[in-house]
Amino acid sequence: MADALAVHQLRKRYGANEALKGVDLRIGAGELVGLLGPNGAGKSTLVKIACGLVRPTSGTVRLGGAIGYLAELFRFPDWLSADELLVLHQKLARSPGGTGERRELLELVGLAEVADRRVGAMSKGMQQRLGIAQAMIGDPKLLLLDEPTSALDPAGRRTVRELLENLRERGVAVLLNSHLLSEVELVCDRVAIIARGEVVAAGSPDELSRAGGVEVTTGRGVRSFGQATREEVPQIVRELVEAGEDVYEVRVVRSSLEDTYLEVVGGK
Ligand SMILES: Nc1ncnc2c1ncn2[C@@H]1O[C@H](COP(=O)(O)OP(=O)(O)OP(=O)(O)O)[C@@H](O)[C@H]1O
Repeated sequence: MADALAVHQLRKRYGANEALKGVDLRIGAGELVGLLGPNGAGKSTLVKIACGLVRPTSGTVRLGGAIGYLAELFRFPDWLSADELLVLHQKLARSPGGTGERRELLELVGLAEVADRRVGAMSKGMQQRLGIAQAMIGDPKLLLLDEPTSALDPAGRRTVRELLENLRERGVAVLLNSHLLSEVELVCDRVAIIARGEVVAAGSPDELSRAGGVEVTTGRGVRSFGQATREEVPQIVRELVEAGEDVYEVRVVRSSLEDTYLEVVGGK
């Protein structure tokens, strides 16, 4: 299947300020990619170029199909019902989906029961899910989501996380712009960290959070093996047991995505 997004050597110059300095990024069909980076790194510029709102200075962007977008600070008219809001966006997107598309999307985001409730009477979490339904109008192959969970409580975050996983099963790719690293770590297939207009690290959350040794709790306390890897755990445990120690717990320590992030963006 074609990539949902393929960005090649993308550059954007605002006067003397080079916001993007040759960015390469691929998002496969149905892939969930987290875009991380400090304020001013170039994330919004990249997203705006992908949407066609900003023209690149050079480089190419290829899209695998339609894209849907949900801004961080969106505000829907309070007086519209969930269903009416989707009607409005069907018109704006010129989607021929009609009632069937609206029903399916409200079901997808768990709002089918409250299709007639006004936006003003919905919780933030419900509005966020409605926002995702809105972005899904017209059957996009890629969703660009800006901080979709930043205003939500833990339960709301989990619901949106489950929704994103659901989208992956439908083959919809997502580029998730977020500052919540733990969230990105939980849900994303791949992460790209952007700083000063360049991709400074990319890979799966696992690849980006490196091994940080092994800790073993024995009857005599916690023993740290700073350089050890998961593969060495059986040998370590065998040696401790042979030396007469009781082993209660073994923990493979990993540096977090946050550690890697701070290292590559120069925050440490
Ligand atoms: N319209 C513009 N005119 C001039 N400079 C701009 C414009 N838009 C962005 N920039 C500059 O380009 C750089 C990248 O900005 P961008 O908004 O893409 O960063 P960001 O990673 O999205 O930041 P944030 O996390 O704060 O949203 C910044 O130095 C910014 O000042």
